[in-house]
Amino acid sequence: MTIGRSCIDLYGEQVGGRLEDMASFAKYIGGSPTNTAVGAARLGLRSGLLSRVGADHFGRFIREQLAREGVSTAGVATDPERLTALVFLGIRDPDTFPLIFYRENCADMALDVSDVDPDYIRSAGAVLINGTHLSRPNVFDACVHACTIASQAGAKVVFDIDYRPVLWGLTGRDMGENRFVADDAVTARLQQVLPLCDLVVGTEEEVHILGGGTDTLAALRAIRERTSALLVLKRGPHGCVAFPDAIPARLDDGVVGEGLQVEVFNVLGAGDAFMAGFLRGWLRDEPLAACCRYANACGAIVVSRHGCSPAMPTWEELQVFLASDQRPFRLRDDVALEQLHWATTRAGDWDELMVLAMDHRSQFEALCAQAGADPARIATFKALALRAVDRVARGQPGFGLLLDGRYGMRALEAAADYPYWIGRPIEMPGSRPLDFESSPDVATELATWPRNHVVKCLAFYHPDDPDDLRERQERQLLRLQDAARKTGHELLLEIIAARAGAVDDHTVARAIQRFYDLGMRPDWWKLEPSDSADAWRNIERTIVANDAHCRGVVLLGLSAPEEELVASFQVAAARPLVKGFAVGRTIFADAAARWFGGEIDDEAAVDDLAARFGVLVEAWRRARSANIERHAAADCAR
Ligand SMILES: Nc1ncnc2c1ncn2[C@@H]1O[C@H](COP(=O)(O)OP(=O)(O)OP(=O)(O)O)[C@@H](O)[C@H]1O
Ligand SMILES: O=C(O)C[C@@H](O)[C@H](O)C(=O)CO
Repeated sequence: MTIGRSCIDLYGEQVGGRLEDMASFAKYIGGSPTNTAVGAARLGLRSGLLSRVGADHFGRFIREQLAREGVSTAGVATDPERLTALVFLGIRDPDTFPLIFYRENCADMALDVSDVDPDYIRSAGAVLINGTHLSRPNVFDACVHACTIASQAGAKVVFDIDYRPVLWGLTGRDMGENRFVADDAVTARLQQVLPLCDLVVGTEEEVHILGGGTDTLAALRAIRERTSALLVLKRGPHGCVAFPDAIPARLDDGVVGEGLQVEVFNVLGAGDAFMAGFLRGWLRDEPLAACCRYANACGAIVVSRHGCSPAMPTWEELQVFLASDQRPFRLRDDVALEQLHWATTRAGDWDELMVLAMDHRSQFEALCAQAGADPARIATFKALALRAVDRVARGQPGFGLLLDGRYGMRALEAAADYPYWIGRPIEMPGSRPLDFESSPDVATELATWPRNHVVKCLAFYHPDDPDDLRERQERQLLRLQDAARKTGHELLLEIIAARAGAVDDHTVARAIQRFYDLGMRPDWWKLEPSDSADAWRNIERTIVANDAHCRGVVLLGLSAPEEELVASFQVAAARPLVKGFAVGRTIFADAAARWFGGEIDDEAAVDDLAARFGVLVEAWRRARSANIERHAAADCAR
């Protein structure tokens, strides 16, 4: 359980300039204990945060994000009187990281003993406190109270010295990045917690403030006089050294954890990652050398990425990183590691996904023209789709909508308040070669999309297309994937091969393999229904062999009659990787024609859409459970 700061990090997206010249800021959850709680959860520890957030949008964002990361929020109180704290951070050069704290009367700095629930504290195997937060008497008291309870209950007490002089009022407010100002009062305050500690971690400067002098060995000895805790000294690129017992004559006589050679991009958050990595080993009683190894690797990974909490590695990622002996100095260039990071930190898992596809544009224009209706009505009809999905889904996960920004914007906006999966098309309808709607610079376009919008791209693509056409489409898709990753959006790639040539049991699998060979890793595939079990087996095999983390496949409908779709579900549901469907015209064509023609009103249209969507939902679920039963029976028979 980590205790203390929880804020919003607003990270300059432009790198290599002054904060004055930065123009846009990425929003992440931050604050050293918050970052460590996220890092620990990603490494497989059960973690929780004790803090306060404001009753505002950012407070809610912190809660949501912690929940997504698997960090318990049972100890996160909402303070109705104060706002969530903000921190602006920038990357200027490898030695300069400007930082401004907006922490006046903010929620987390108001933490006090009333927030410390003894039972909750006793539920933890370890508590972590941070030095910076001890600058406020109320927080100091809360931390000491929590540590005392934890210690009496037999839990470990961990102290990250984490010194930010600006939050002790020792530097100008524009000097948030300053890491050291000697001050006897700070030293005295920090030393008070030492008798409670089992583990103390700090950089050389942090050891200097805690020990009360700038000779590192002397400072360590001063600390050792006050605690028998394990002491760990972080040494930036040189790794770390741990002192379980008496402080030796030379730093290198401690348990040395070698640093890793990586390009420094951003040191902010490295210490928090280091702590998470160290705890992953230490709390599971691993040898000190292993704890240091995990810690240095986590620190090095974060040093090479943008952001603090989002940069924290997962356990799977850390293991791959440690096992590899060939990594680029510029770690962000390690494509496989970046992919693993992306795939293992995406929010949520999807056992099933049933989507009402309403992102058609040309088809709605045609429907409107046929009925002589005003095209402005398309937006109204699309908004009905959200009501229909909600009627079937009733707030349950596993449902979604595909909606376009051209006519579906009102529905997209409204969908933000529901828990459903949202996909949004980027392709120019009907284009082959593939073209993008809106800006030709697809990254600029995606930068304006909310993060939870999954980018859907339909490509009319056949692996045997003429080379120039095929390559042109592939280049577009590679650009799209790059843009989606850089803007933090998931990508759903829809392949329709049947319109472009003959299709056999290998065609779609060959197309998918080609995309993997090119380096594409779409989060989702949307594929044509097929009644061939072999075709599905080939598809699944190809995906699993190339991207074990792919979220899955959804079936598209292509205006097929309902019975045909239901029959195709039976075959596809045998493959676990197929998660459901994204079907449009089969569901909406009839209702839309009658609604645009003035034959039915909104209510009747919602009834019809919901009924048809419901039929497919039931059919999919039936097909899926029949398959599960069949497999279970086969297992029993074996
Ligand atoms: N240049 C680097 N190369 C490799 N590893 C590094 C580098 N800098 C930091 N690390 C790793 O990260 C750990 C923590 O870094 P650092 O000493 O900068 O912590 P910190 O000042 O507490 O960080 P923070 O900015 O989060 O407060 C180091 O002990 C090391 O393991
Ligand atoms: O710890 C802080 O308050 C600053 C953070 O917001 C930021 O996440 C960071 O620099 C972590 O070390």
